[in-house]
Amino acid sequence: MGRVGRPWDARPGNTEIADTPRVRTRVRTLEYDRPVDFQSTLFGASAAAALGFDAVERHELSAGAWVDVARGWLPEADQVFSTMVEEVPWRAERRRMYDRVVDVPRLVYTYMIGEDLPHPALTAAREALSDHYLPELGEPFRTAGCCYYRDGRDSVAWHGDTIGRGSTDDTMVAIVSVGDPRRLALRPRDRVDGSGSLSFEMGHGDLLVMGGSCQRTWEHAVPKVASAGPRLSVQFRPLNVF
Ligand SMILES: O=C(O)CCC(=O)C(=O)O
Ligand SMILES: [Fe+2]
Repeated sequence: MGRVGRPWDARPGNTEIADTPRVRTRVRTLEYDRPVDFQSTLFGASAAAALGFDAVERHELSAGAWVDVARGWLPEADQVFSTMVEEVPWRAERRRMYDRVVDVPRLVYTYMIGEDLPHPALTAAREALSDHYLPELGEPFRTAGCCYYRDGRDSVAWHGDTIGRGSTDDTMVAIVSVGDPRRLALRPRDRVDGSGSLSFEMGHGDLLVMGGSCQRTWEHAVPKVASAGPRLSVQFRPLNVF
């Protein structure tokens, strides 16, 4: 995403993006023409979050994959949402699929190493995640990929974050979510019948960390839904994991 290609958007069978003719975009344009109807009051006050890890629930998946979930984890989630909407240099991208070029159904931007994050709560979140997971991960979280799902038509198709070390090594991708709740769906790669799938609703201020072998043994997606307001996610990743 951002400066790094996200090839699953153009992978055959990714029907998530087959029906997205509604946004006029150019590659790497900053323009998009869908109205944003965010009202912070819609989301209510976030829980008294303090970047703590006492309430984290670990869900062991198969094949050495796991998911940690903490609800209402991010402080100042309302402000993070509005600051990100306004200040992230969002990009609408397009991908080739067969003989067509299609819109990537979300806006994206990746903060690389050395780039300031748009809100101090996100900087604090990255530091808290790096400290907490250091014994297990062995390195800090370095980059911050951002996604903007403008409504229920925006989505991410099934994929693992397997560009770089995620295809060979255990690693972690920590996702913070603000705005309307959306479902993060997960399915094991080794079952062709789709059994074993599960999903977690990611609400305003929630944290979800995919760890262990999750990127190479499982896939994840944010499916389209009939109706949803805007939702933003920040994916913190270590060096050379995309
Ligand atoms: O928005 C999310 O929660 C997931 C995004 C994602 O999987 C990705 O960008 O690789
Ligand atoms: Fe991903």
